[in-house]
Amino acid sequence: MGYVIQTNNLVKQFGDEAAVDAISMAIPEGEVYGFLGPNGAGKTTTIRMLLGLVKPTSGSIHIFNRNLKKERIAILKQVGSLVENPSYYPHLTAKENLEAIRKVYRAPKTRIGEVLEIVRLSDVADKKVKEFSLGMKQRLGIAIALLHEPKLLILDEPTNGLDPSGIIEIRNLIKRLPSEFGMTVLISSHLLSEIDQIATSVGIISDGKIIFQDSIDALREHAQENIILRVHDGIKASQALEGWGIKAESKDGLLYLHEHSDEYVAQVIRALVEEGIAVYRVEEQKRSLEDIFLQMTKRNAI
Ligand SMILES: Nc1ncnc2c1ncn2[C@@H]1O[C@H](COP(=O)(O)OP(=O)(O)OP(=O)(O)O)[C@@H](O)[C@H]1O
Repeated sequence: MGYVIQTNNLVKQFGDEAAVDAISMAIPEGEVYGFLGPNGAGKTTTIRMLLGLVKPTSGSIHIFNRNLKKERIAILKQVGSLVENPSYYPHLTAKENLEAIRKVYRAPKTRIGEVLEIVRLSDVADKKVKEFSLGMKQRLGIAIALLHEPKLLILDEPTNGLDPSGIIEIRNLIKRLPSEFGMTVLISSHLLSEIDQIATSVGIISDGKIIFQDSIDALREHAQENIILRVHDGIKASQALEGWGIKAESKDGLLYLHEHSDEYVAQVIRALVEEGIAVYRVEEQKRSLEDIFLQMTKRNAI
């Protein structure tokens, strides 16, 4: 599988502080990559480096397997972005705003209708932008980013400040882009719930470092349940189980099992009964993705 974005030990230092601290990202083609991290983690700085707006202190960036430092203009011709609240001509219509920018890009006139259709703004194409809701303005921003038919779209917190229906519209729009247009999308957010519903792969950044990078399914696997046994004497139980080749951690009178298949749990209980250790309760504890994210992004948690 090819990677659309690859960074190698990318660093951005502001004075003594490393806002981005040696991150190596790998974003596979055709994915929606959720770039997740708490406020101040370094998402915007990373994105600005990817777009050639900020010069890295060290490290390298390859986009479409080409070095951004050497081929910046050629690469950025194929990248669309929405990084901060875009500015429009409020007294002009959506179509007129698009037309102004289309001329700069030298995109064909027919592209305006196409991008309005993609972001579902065709019905309000002739409405003045000052009458648009924030969600409509964000979609217009995405339409502008799509004018030159980029292969990669980079969006920095595009749902910030939107109401729930605005968020759903943006979410549905982004999800369609890879399958319908073969695009790769990088979207940043500080909300796991947001990324969970849009992304197919995830990079989690905390204090300028990537602390997790894999598919969303791999992240979900971390959310599997733990099996917890309440037993008479946790430490004794844990030692007794060792003799049966079973590893179980004992904490506060509870036993934590590392596997959770039915057969495994049955085997553990059988062993405990044989050892004469009373089992009071068997519980399932599910860690939510949110718990995992919070735990991962707590300073020095990993
Ligand atoms: N131009 C700058 N000069 C000095 N420090 C900066 C500059 N830009 C960003 N920083 C610092 O770098 C760190 C990372 O900021 P960044 O904006 O990249 O984080 P973020 O993850 O995008 O957060 P947010 O979601 O709040 O924008 C922060 O501590 C910020 O204060």
